[in-house]
Amino acid sequence: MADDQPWKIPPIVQELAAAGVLEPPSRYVIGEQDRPALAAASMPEPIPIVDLSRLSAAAADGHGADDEAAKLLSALQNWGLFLAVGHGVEPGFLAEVMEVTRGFFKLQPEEKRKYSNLVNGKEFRFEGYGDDMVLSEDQILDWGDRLYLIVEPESQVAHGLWPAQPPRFSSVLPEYAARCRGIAGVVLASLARLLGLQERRFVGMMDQGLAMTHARFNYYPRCPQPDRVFGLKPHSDASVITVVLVDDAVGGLQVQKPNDGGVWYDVPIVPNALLVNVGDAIEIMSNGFFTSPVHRAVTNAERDRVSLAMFYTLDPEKEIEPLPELVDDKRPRRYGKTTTKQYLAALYERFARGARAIDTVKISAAADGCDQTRSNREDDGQMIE
Ligand SMILES: O=C(O)CCC(=O)C(=O)O
Ligand SMILES: [Fe+2]
Repeated sequence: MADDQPWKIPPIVQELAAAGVLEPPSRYVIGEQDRPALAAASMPEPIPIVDLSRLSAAAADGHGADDEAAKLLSALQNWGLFLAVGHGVEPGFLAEVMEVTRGFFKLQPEEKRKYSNLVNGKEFRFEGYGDDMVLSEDQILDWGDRLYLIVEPESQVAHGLWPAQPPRFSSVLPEYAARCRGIAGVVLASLARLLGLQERRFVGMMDQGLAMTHARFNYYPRCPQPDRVFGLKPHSDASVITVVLVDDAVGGLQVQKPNDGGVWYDVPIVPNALLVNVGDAIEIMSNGFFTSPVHRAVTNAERDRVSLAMFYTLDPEKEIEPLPELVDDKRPRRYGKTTTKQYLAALYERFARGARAIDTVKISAAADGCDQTRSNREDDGQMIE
């Protein structure tokens, strides 16, 4: 298929950068109005930091409304995300996760291509190494490569796409996923309490059917003109919740505050903290009580950068809709029904053209009560971002 549509096979950005291009090819260059300012706005208040050990201790005591839970609530209402400390993952292990991530992208191009997301060099699949799916010739490409893998459950793991190098990669990743799952569980239990729901309301869903953990290793090479490209286009994550390990030396993640006029703020690097954000599935299920934050990655001329996002999603066929406990006359239903599978199809298509998938399920005042304006595409996609 791609033989007569060569634009579907984008270059590996790391190889472009290594070839020393002086300016990004036109396929990467974004419109003037969307270009990232070289300096992001200064924060109206510091990005919230939440201590998860205090959050779990409060839960164990039955003090759901202690200070830390209040901080979590305000963090999620104001930003949709926070930096987690007291998460129990040892700094040495986080450093090892960073090391295997960098180690993979440092491999020779031929070695990395063994894990390509192009079957026979042309048919795109979600898992593997390469670029995001290219859906049209005029799609603006991101200045970054990624390795995308399903980590849990074991039945869904494509072992052939797991890199053999660095040698510790395939043992570090499942262990890290399990640790992040624990973090997601603590946060989701608190979220449920904050919403007046049973503590296991969300956590229970994460054990049902083919609920999955996906890992996305992002690599953003140096870019000669960082103000003309995105490392990763603005998006919100389709997941229930995402845990991100950001580069410990180079910044680049930026976020918008909900209802703040579209200003971009830099997320600071806090050593050994993990960034936790709610995803679109929580926005829908909470009936808009929590908003999934729009974020993006920008590049830089001096240093390359890595990050590792762990996405937690529900069974692909499970219906996602506002929980009945959170819908009443005062707060009518704000979102239609969808499933992870349907939602992802909408997301890929929208992400490619810089639009948001959440708009496909939002109920406008006029159309109250309607289900999702469905995207007609029914692909069984696996990429979440
Ligand atoms: O690179 C980053 O810091 C963010 C990555 C991200 O948002 C994603 O992979 O969905
Ligand atoms: Fe993201």
